[in-house]
Amino acid sequence: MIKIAIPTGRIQKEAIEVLKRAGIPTKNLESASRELAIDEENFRFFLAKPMDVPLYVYYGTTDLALAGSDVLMEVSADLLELVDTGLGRCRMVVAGPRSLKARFEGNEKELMWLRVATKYPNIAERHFASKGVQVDIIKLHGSVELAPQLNIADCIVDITQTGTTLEANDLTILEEVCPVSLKLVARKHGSSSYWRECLNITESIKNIVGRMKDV
Ligand SMILES: Nc1ncnc2c1ncn2[C@@H]1O[C@H](COP(=O)(O)OP(=O)(O)OP(=O)(O)O)[C@@H](O)[C@H]1O
Ligand SMILES: O=P(O)(O)OC[C@H]1O[C@H](OP(=O)(O)OP(=O)(O)O)[C@H](O)[C@@H]1O
Repeated sequence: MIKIAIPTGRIQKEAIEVLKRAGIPTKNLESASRELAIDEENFRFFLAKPMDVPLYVYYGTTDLALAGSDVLMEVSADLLELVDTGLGRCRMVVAGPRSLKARFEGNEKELMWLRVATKYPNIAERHFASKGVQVDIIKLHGSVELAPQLNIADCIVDITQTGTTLEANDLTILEEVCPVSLKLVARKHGSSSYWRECLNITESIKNIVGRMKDV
């Protein structure tokens, strides 16, 4: 039996669609209401919080998973990235009020010390450390765009896709951190039959991802 973890939330539908188009049976998964472990043929699917998905794979509870690259970077789990589906595409950015723009565009050392609100403390820490900017990280669980308005942070590190949330909260992009997309990952150790199954699934997904822009 192959076990696959799928993130809940906004990326869940696309993740299930990838599996379906790759020929993996997803009928039970699609009709599930509150079940979190779902069996179909020789597959067992787990629906998990996006940030927890890599851990299930790392600890060997699941063989494969679809996970956002934001989450993979944040938890730094030691996993194999098999396919970049190119779906769930968005960007990790530093954003803040327009008044900060000039300081970001000028000499970064001038920034010296920033309060940064984010759901991604590790990504934020690494990003600013690589630039030699000192930061205090304020870990939030969502609605991160509120933090500068409430003056608990100078700027944020968060995902943006359409830019609507930033604009609605009077924030602008100050710096790009990295692109984000949905990836197929596997744990590093397994039997040869495990690898055969993983490779079959990897090939099937690779074959369909280029044609999935219409999901
Ligand atoms: N605006 C966005 N556009 C595209 N993809 C996004 C966007 N926001 C998040 N994602 C992707 O979807 C994944 C899940 O996002 P979501 O916001 O549902 O997670 P979450 O807030 O941790 O979940 P929950 O809302 O269940 O607490 C993210 O890890 C990211 O890869
Ligand atoms: O650029 P946009 O298309 O507006 O998308 C960006 C928003 O989407 C995500 O939030 P989500 O809706 O997942 O809520 P959250 O703030 O609770 O994480 C992200 O954290 C941004 O807030």
